[in-house]
Amino acid sequence: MPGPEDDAVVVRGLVRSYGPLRAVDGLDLVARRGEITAVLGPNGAGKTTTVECCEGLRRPDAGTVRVLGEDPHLASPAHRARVGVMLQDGGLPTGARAAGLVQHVARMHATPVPPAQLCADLGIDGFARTTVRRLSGGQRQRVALACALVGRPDVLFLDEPSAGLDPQARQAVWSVLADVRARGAAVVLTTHYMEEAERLADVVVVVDRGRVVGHGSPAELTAGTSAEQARFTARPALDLATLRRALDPSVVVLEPHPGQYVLQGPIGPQVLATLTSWCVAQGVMPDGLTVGRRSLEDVFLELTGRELR
Ligand SMILES: Nc1ncnc2c1ncn2[C@@H]1O[C@H](COP(=O)(O)OP(=O)(O)OP(=O)(O)O)[C@@H](O)[C@H]1O
Repeated sequence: MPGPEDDAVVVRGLVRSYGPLRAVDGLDLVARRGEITAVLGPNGAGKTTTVECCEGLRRPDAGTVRVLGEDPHLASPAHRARVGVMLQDGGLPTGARAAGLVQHVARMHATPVPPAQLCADLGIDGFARTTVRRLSGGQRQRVALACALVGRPDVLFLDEPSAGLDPQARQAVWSVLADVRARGAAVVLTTHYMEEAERLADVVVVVDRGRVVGHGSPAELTAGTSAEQARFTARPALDLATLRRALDPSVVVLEPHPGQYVLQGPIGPQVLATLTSWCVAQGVMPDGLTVGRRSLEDVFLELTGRELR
């Protein structure tokens, strides 16, 4: 069982405003060693501000932040060397060459990961001698990640590490982060990719309007008695009243978007038999019929609402 000694990052009652805007409004978060903690939230929810307070880049207005037991704003250079940071915009010097930059950062640390190994793992070798200003966005992301990782940090903060990466690069990043977790580091990352959180995170923290609105492992967040659902697509505006009458009332039938149908509730073989018989009567094929739990994206939208920000 993890204990308090495993808590690498502890945030309590964090408040941070920009003028009249309370960007972070009483946020609590704990990230443990040997775990990946994913912070999810709509645009402007306060994720970056929270991570920047943890990195010591912003001072909280109220609340406490402890990283490896210290206030990151007052931390010593020795403490800072144990913390890896990857900022959202990379923040890399544009005149440096990709591999040279990773080697340069490595020289600042006592026991770095061999830069050549990191460059191979993250596919930097292909553009090793290109200057940062000539790299694509995804290539810069990988160099920024390598710089954050090369010092073998005990805590790693990554703001949208796989934004803009192609599928191959994303898989490589996930694999490297899984290795970092396996050696016992605490990883805190923000992401808009539900798949990334679902596949990689041990703990998901959903933030909205500067507060935590959901917390747990991906399995915990997507579980629950009403978790099962069947989905399919067919022509819009089918006669759902007859389907509802044929099904047990505990099954809710919805057409959330034209032609997209969802059944929520206890979905067993009998429900599927009733559904497919009804489809025969309607003369439609239930395209893409799937049965399963709610996805993390469903839970995210339930917790944070569907309106655009
Ligand atoms: N330097 C700043 N000055 C003024 N307002 C800011 C500043 N930085 C962030 N904000 C505002 O604070 C709120 C939270 O921003 P933050 O960047 O923390 O959100 P986020 O969850 O990381 O968003 P995104 O997913 O879009 O990156 C937003 O409304 C943003 O406009």
